[in-house]
Amino acid sequence: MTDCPALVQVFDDNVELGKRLCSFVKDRYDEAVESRGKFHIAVSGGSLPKFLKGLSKREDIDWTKWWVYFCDERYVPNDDPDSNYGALKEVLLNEISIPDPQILKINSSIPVEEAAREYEDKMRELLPSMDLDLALCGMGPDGHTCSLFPGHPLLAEEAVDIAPISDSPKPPPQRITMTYKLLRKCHQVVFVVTGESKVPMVVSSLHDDLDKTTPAGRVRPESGKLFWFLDSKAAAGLPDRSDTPSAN
Ligand SMILES: O=C(O)[C@H](O)[C@@H](O)[C@H](O)[C@H](O)COP(=O)(O)O
Repeated sequence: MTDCPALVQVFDDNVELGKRLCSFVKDRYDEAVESRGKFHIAVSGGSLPKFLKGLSKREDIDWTKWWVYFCDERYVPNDDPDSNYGALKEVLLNEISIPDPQILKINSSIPVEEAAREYEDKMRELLPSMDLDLALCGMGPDGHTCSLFPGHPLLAEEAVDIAPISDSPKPPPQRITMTYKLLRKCHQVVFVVTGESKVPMVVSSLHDDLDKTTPAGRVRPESGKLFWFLDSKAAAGLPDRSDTPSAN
């Protein structure tokens, strides 16, 4: 057993977690703007977008410096109720003023394989080094993250940064996803994981060796930092982590 080199933060409830996540994102934005004048962030679907709602109230953010991508996206039109873009739009994007061309959406009018290739090409135009300042990931109760599912051949995908998937066990089956190749290049990755259904996979992700751990546990930025933000329910299987360094 090896410990995953992650900084783990445990919060009493989702409200506290959301507040801390929003100020964490703001700090990463400040750092990115100071070093390269822009902030490139990727966001997941599922329960994650709602934790970002608090950002809409901040008056100290210049939204024109934001570029937004999706860690994975369902292969559906952007106005479909299943769209991860749609979920983020509802809680955050509708309230703020990021220029639309700086939000990279999937093109679901072409076959999913082409949509993945087009997404990667467009992302490379916007961010040639493909090194995101921050990726916000979730984890399913089976340990998947993005659309990287346990036992799926995409776990070994090293040729592309964005891949198509047509047999996702979580509906809808067709999606595009960031691969480990891209996730490794991120400057910072934060997992946001809540609820008791995640306990066994949280333990495995943070403690099992790379060959035994979950798809989420295999996300290890090469020269960046890795954080896990948990609520107390998801963290219930972890040993006392009172010595855990804080996520600054
Ligand atoms: O499009 C998706 O379905 C997601 O991006 C997916 O990878 C999600 O992050 C996890 O399934 C966790 O979802 P929850 O946070 O809702 O458990």
